[in-house]
Amino acid sequence: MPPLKMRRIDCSTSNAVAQLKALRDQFSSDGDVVSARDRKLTQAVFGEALSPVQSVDRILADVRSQGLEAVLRYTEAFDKVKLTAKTIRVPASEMADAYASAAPEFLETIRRIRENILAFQMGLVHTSAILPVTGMYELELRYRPMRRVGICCPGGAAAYPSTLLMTVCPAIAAGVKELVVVMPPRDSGAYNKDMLAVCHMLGVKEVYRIGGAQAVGAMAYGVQGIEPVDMIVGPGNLFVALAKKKVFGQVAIDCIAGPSEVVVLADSTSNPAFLAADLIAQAEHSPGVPILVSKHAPLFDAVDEALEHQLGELSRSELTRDCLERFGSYVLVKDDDEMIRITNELAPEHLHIQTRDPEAMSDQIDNAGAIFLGTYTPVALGDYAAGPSHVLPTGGTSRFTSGLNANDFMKRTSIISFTRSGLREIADDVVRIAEKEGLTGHAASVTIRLQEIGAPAKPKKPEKPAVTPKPVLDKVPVPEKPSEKSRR
Ligand SMILES: NC(=O)c1ccc[n+]([C@@H]2O[C@H](COP(=O)([O-])OP(=O)(O)OC[C@H]3O[C@@H](n4cnc5c(N)ncnc54)[C@H](O)[C@@H]3O)[C@@H](O)[C@H]2O)c1
Ligand SMILES: N[C@H](CO)Cc1c[nH]c[nH+]1
Ligand SMILES: [Zn+2]
Repeated sequence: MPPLKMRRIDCSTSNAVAQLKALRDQFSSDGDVVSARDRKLTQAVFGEALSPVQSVDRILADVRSQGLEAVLRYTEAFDKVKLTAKTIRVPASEMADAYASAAPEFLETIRRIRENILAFQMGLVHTSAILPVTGMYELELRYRPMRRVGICCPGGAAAYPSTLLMTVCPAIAAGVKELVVVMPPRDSGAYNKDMLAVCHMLGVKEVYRIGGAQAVGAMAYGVQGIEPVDMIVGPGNLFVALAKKKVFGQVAIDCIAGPSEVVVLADSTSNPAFLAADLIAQAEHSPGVPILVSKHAPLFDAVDEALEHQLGELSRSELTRDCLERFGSYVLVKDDDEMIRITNELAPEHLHIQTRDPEAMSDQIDNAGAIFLGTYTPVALGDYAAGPSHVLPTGGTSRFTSGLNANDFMKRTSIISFTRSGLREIADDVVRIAEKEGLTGHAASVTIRLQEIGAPAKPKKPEKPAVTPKPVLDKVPVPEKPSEKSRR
């Protein structure tokens, strides 16, 4: 095998961002590009060559109109597993058994990580904001969690207990009561004992052995035996991502979390062996987009050498090499400003800054799902244990969206409450603007009350308000544990 040489892009001679985006967009959720395997599968299932968007539209329409029958049919077609209304749900006893037989040290690790994630996520949960104006009115912005949330956990290519932690814990921190997990019926999904043990530990009661667009449809529309959810979150392949996009509106969704991406920023002070390890770590998800940006050209040869050396020792060596060769790039920039511009334009899922002064550079980054600072913060710490969710926006969507967190599971309601004197104070303005809009019914709903309380229909504004409104922002105290949260 010839030694690995990752693609080199020189910003002074080419449009680096356009090239990098073209590489990344090969597996974007627009779904135009599809693998030979998927093309064959789609042809076999539908009897015609459908694009991923068309396949997902067809699957969702069938699930909506035919319910469970369509879910079972597509599960058999795509996952080659014949399930029934009885076997689609993982029994509680199977999860309890998986937990009982799991390695104690694995459970200990999961428990410790769960605490890290819960501590971070509970610390950031929004609390209600109250603006009382004494004797006049009270305004409140109240947060409540979604009641029922569906979580997609991938299981096609690998088993991800960490993804269960990174989706379920933020939902628990927000106070979500009903959690539904779907995983493909594979050894790396809903038949994986470690995954079931983690579900049991996290208190997830509803786990279904389904994946892909049919699982998203089942949770969005509801089918026999599966009640519809209010929100669907979690990562997945192209078919999961497209289905989530399509059911948005019927339910809420989180970000589109597709194949992994990392941009590493480095300079002459960076350690080539560490850089190679960081590129490999995300490339082994394969497919993925590993990119190294530097103004120090000699680094690229050194990293190529380190990649070759390290690849030999990996369990997924071939897949990882393939990913580095097909989608990986070194980008040569002229200075720090160019490095920052390129990063902001790419808006990567993960950004790892390993330059001399990572904090200063980080301040200038506006678009990234998660930023890892310095030599001793490999992305794997965030992937597994630090606390923020590893479900992060991919495909450049960190320009406008963010990684999953507890607040995504909360919705806001504004609460407005006026006293008589408050009504009297604001009435004039409301009546005037209502009349301007020609909505005299709106105006009358105010003046009718003024008549009842004996005030003039259009009171003259006092020169000074009787009470000077003094906004005071009261915070509801942060609850200590999610279970103790009082949700009125
Ligand atoms: N960003 C994140 O937080 C994060 C975390 C973990 C994984 N990931 C990524 O999520 C992805 C998970 O992919 P996966 O392979 O495990 O798949 P998956 O588990 O998301 O989906 C598998 C399902 O897709 C359906 N499917 C497969 N081929 C199909 C076809 N041709 N037509 C219609 N449906 C089809 C099948 O029903 C199958 O059960 C990977 O790219 C991984 O890198 C991202
Ligand atoms: N890097 C992935 C998100 O892009 C998350 C993950 C799961 N397991 C390991 N890593
Ligand atoms: Zn990862």
